[in-house]
Amino acid sequence: MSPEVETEALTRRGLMLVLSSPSGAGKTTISRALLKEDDNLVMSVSATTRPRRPGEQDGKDYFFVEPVDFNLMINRDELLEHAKVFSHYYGTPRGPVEDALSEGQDILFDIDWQGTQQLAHKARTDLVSVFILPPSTEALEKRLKTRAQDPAEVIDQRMSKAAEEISHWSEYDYVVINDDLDRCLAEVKAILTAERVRRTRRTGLIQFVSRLREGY
Ligand SMILES: Nc1nc2c(ncn2[C@@H]2O[C@H](COP(=O)(O)OP(=O)(O)O)[C@@H](O)[C@H]2O)c(=O)[nH]1
Ligand SMILES: Nc1ncnc2c1ncn2[C@@H]1O[C@H](COP(=O)(O)OP(=O)(O)O)[C@@H](O)[C@H]1O
Repeated sequence: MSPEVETEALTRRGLMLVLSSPSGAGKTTISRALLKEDDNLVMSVSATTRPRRPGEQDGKDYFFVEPVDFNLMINRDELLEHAKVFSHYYGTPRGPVEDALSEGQDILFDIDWQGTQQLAHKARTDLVSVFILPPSTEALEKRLKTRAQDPAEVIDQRMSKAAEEISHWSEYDYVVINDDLDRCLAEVKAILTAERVRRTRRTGLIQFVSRLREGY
């Protein structure tokens, strides 16, 4: 950073970057790559009642909870949004999101269309939503099978739900096709870069510009 740019000019409110897609289109892969390369981005870790997959860590991939505890979280208003997906419950803990946004940190969500609608309702100006499409139905099925983390009947259930999830594509701010992973990642990074300099998020600009103008 140039020493001449006052840090005040750079202060801004964080944004909520939402990735949605049919299961298997690549949200987790894209999220992991983004988080690895970007120090100002943190993941929103959801609570879920679905069973843990091999390799998943409690508190890192999800907070795996019993249905009774999930209900308690709802009743205590601890979830910013929640939804039933594939017969399990999923929800976003409120505290970490509110802290991140007020600290100017961006937060990444891997949530479905129902959750995205709820966030749009509650905090439209903080939200940047991206829908990820697979290049084809065959590619989607192949990816779900090669991921090899769900039993065959669960894969069938996810494929049969794909059309329903895809039907919400036009509710999103951006749509990216995950054919070539590097190109797809570059597009998501470009969205994030542009959204970070959106005028309405840049809380430090008013004072910065008025000081600039005093100098003329
Ligand atoms: N509304 C909502 N959806 C979620 C949340 N966490 C995960 N999901 C969605 O639930 C669906 C199933 O997620 P998951 O069981 O991890 O399966 P995967 O997408 O196939 O890896 C996906 O569409 C996720 O985006 C959440 O906190 N809220
Ligand atoms: N562009 C891509 N080309 C080929 N395989 C991909 C691509 N993106 C993701 N995959 C693979 O597809 C599978 C599903 O991806 P994942 O990120 O788990 O999807 P989601 O989180 O949307 O369910 C994984 O095995 C992943 O490695």
